[in-house]
Amino acid sequence: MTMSYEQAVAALIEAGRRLDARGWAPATSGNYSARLDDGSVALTVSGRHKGRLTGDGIMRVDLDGRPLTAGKPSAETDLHLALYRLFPEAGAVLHGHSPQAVGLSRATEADGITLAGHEMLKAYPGHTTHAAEVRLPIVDNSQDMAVIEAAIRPALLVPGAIPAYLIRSHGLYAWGKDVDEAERVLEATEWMIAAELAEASFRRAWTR
Ligand SMILES: CSCCC(=O)C(=O)COP(=O)(O)O
Ligand SMILES: [Zn+2]
Repeated sequence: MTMSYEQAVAALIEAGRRLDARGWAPATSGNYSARLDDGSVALTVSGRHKGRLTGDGIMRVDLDGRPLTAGKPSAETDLHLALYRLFPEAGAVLHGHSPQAVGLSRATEADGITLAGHEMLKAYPGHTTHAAEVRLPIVDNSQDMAVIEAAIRPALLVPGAIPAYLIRSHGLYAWGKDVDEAERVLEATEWMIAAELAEASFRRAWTR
């Protein structure tokens, strides 16, 4: 699904306000993009506070990451573009830095966590039951986006993989056919991470 540049600017600014209000994009963290009708990509400008975006905080790049309008593209542009190349149906990519997602990623050295039995699994496109489990892949952080992209690619191509992954000590990526679906995937994943944390806390308290 694609949209006009004007529609994308409005959608990404509004999503940025909502994600900031949840505490998921503090201190200029996070970056958001949407695929446009002309084949280019609307993308947040690097270094801006993503909860206080205005029109000049969004720019256009081509699918090779070359700027088509003024601004410095996100430091993570290549991670967004890699997802658009891998998934032609992807229309938007949202990246947040929630403390819960980052804390989870630092509490394990595993290459992912299993989310099972949650009714919230039905927020993922194509999922219709709680009686299932999905894998949230976790990849080590790097300042070289090509290293992250190469490391996470195999997990993203597993049949039935959810449209989300976590960068350790960094944050969560989520995507969907449009901004609304990408935000639903990010919100549902963040909610299940918080639910797993709450469950662990209750189990620890009740075993004393
Ligand atoms: C203080 S956040 C460090 C950079 C980052 O991880 C991020 O998500 C925002 O980078 P951008 O270049 O897109 O502003
Ligand atoms: Zn980031």
